[in-house]
Amino acid sequence: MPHDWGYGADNGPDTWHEKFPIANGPRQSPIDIVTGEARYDPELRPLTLRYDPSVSLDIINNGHSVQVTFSDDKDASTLTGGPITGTYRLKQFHFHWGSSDDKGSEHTVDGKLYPAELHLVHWNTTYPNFGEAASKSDGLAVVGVFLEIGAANPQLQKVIDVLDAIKAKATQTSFADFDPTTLLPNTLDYWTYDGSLTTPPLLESVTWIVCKKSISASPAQMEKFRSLLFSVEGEPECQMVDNYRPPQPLKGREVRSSSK
Ligand SMILES: COc1ccc(C[C@H]2SC(=O)NC2=O)c(OC)c1
Ligand SMILES: [Zn+2]
Repeated sequence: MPHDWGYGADNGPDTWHEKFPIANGPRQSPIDIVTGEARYDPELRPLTLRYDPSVSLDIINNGHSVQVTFSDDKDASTLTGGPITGTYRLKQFHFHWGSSDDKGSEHTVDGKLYPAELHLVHWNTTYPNFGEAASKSDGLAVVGVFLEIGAANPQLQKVIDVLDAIKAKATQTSFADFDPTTLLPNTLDYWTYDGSLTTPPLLESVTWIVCKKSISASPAQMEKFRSLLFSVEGEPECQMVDNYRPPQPLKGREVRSSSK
């Protein structure tokens, strides 16, 4: 069995370049967002996220994160506006989190780490499907939302309530009628920059759209994410925590801001 990538000591982010040399490429993600260096761009449009709950399908523990997948054979759940041109379709959303509340996000803001980060993954419908889009420089757009410790989040609770059913790697359960709009902050000001997938194959095909406002999660809700496992049933249990890649070099890229 090949020595698959992960987040452990011997297969974690510092080893990924061995099988995926693009790990040291010019537009890798995540990054530290230095707010004072982000340029306000008045030409950036507001984000338009139109999600249809009827196309949510299932929720999966894929061994790296917990992921909710959507049927994407129609323009039912789309991202338009913002820094992108055309229409991008929602494929999936997932999370990254820490073993404690002082870390867990992939992007950082002026060096600040958040306890978790939500990623809503969309693909450019100029291309025939997600797989094709993922290899194009303008193929994907990922909306990132930080989670901060605060009041329990009733919308997040709908995801948390099914985690016991997908504790181990390669388990899934149906997850119908979920509206991801309910996981968005109430204002959609954002930073945007050109980047990559944050896991192998680390393809440099992502327009990143990182929301300035966060959503809340309670300490108990964070603990529920930490009850998931990287390991399959029957294997020694390995807690799914710290499934985040640290910030990568900016290499001259510009970060733009949608608001002053
Ligand atoms: C084409 O193959 C892949 C592989 C992995 C991811 C997920 C990565 S990318 C991100 O932002 N966070 C993650 O964990 C992906 O998502 C677009 C696409
Ligand atoms: Zn992600």
